[in-house]
Amino acid sequence: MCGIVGVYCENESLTPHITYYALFSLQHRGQESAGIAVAGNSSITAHKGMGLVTQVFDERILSRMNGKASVGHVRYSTTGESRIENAQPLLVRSKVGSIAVAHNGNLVNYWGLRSGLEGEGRAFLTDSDTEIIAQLLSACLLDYDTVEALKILDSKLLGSYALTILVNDTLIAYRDPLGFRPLCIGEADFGYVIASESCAIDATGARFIRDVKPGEAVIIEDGKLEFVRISESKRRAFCVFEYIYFARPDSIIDGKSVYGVRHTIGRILAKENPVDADMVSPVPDSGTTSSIGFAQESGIQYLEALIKNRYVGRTFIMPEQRMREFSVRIKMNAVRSNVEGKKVVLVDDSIVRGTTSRKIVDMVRAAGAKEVHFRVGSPPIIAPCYFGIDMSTREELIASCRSIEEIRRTINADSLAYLSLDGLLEAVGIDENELCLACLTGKYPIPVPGEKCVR
Ligand SMILES: O=P(O)(O)OC[C@H]1O[C@H](OP(=O)(O)OP(=O)(O)O)[C@H](O)[C@@H]1O
Ligand SMILES: NC(=O)CC[C@H](N)C(=O)O
Ligand SMILES: [Mg+2]
Repeated sequence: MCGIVGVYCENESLTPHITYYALFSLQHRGQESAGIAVAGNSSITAHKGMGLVTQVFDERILSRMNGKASVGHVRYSTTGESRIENAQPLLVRSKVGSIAVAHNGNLVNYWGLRSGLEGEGRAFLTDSDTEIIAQLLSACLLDYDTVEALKILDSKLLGSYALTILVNDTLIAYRDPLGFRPLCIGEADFGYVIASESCAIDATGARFIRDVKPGEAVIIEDGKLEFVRISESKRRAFCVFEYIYFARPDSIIDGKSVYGVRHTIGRILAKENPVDADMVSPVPDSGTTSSIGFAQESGIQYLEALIKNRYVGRTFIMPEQRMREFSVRIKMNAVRSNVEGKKVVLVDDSIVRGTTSRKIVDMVRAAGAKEVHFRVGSPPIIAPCYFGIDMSTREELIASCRSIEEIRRTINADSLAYLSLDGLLEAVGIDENELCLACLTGKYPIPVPGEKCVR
């Protein structure tokens, strides 16, 4: 799950700065690399680096980038290693000029497309699926106009792809026909901001206009904005894990407040799985909103059992298990004075590999809790994701082949309970045919080799 941005700004020296702030507010979507490409008078200038937005950019770098249109990216790798060659935006140059692509999502037909293009004599500089998109688009633009090229591109791609693209100084945004990943647009006196989440639009001072619809493109040329329908699909497949964990709670996605969904999740979780306890504590950060809902519904006192070091980012999206394990320990610490002698309920948004829950239950116990109960704001994650979350094998998922009782023993909790699928659907308030629930059900909205498909 990456964060993508597109900016059109009349004030050329402001463009990279606005892009920077939008990307900064999407840092939770990708921590591995960051990049910005700006379309100047005659060419595209790009700067990319490994690390967080603040580590990759400074005023000196931003002030050297000038132009009215830009795209930006923060990466959480899914296809292709976490290294600088795969950092985005990805640039290609051809007879049509320069193209820069920022992509959130994952192509399931990557290898097929790549070997086809290699057979035609094309060479690749990266092992990222995004380069396929950039190369295919560049080839289509040799023979077709922008809209036709997008239609042809779309017909070749299978998987999830929310995109912001520069074709010379034209800014394009496109959301795949099933709308797996979020994308929205805002307007300001300086121009337009397109971003994965509305929190990035807010951060730039722009006014939210609306979500980009699945199958729809936004094209901004010489300051004129146009919405164009590129493709149609009977169903949608918005990733439910965006509401559960990925998105920021202050974002509004497809008309639903992420905060509201998570708060309701907490309430339903408390109704479905009551527990006799002295306090309810969040597992920070993403468990916070549902734990508030849980505490309100159950009437149990809300008190923090754990404090998060504010300088540590997300552990789940780190590329290596060793880094994740190490980071949980430095990320959280128990508050002995709050938990000593108490029956504690810990509420988290999800258990995926079990890295977090395994460590913190012991942490809270070691700090003197009498009992530690674990409540999870999603059903068990049982199946891999092929659409932009880096959990691609069943072996790494703690719930793929264990019963809830086995997981309880593994994480050493006194009790463990998950939200039901019906409870989740009630909280999200979107018809299940409009969501991708594959990680919870093992049923995929588009064909994936070796997996069950429901359409
Ligand atoms: O079972 P696991 O494999 O540990 O994955 C699930 C955990 O990872 C996420 O937290 P993360 O630290 O990534 O981010 P957060 O600070 O937003 O909660 C999520 O909120 C859970 O706490
Ligand atoms: N998580 C994502 O959206 C990743 C985008 C792309 N597949 C990459 O690996 O760079
Ligand atoms: Mg967490």
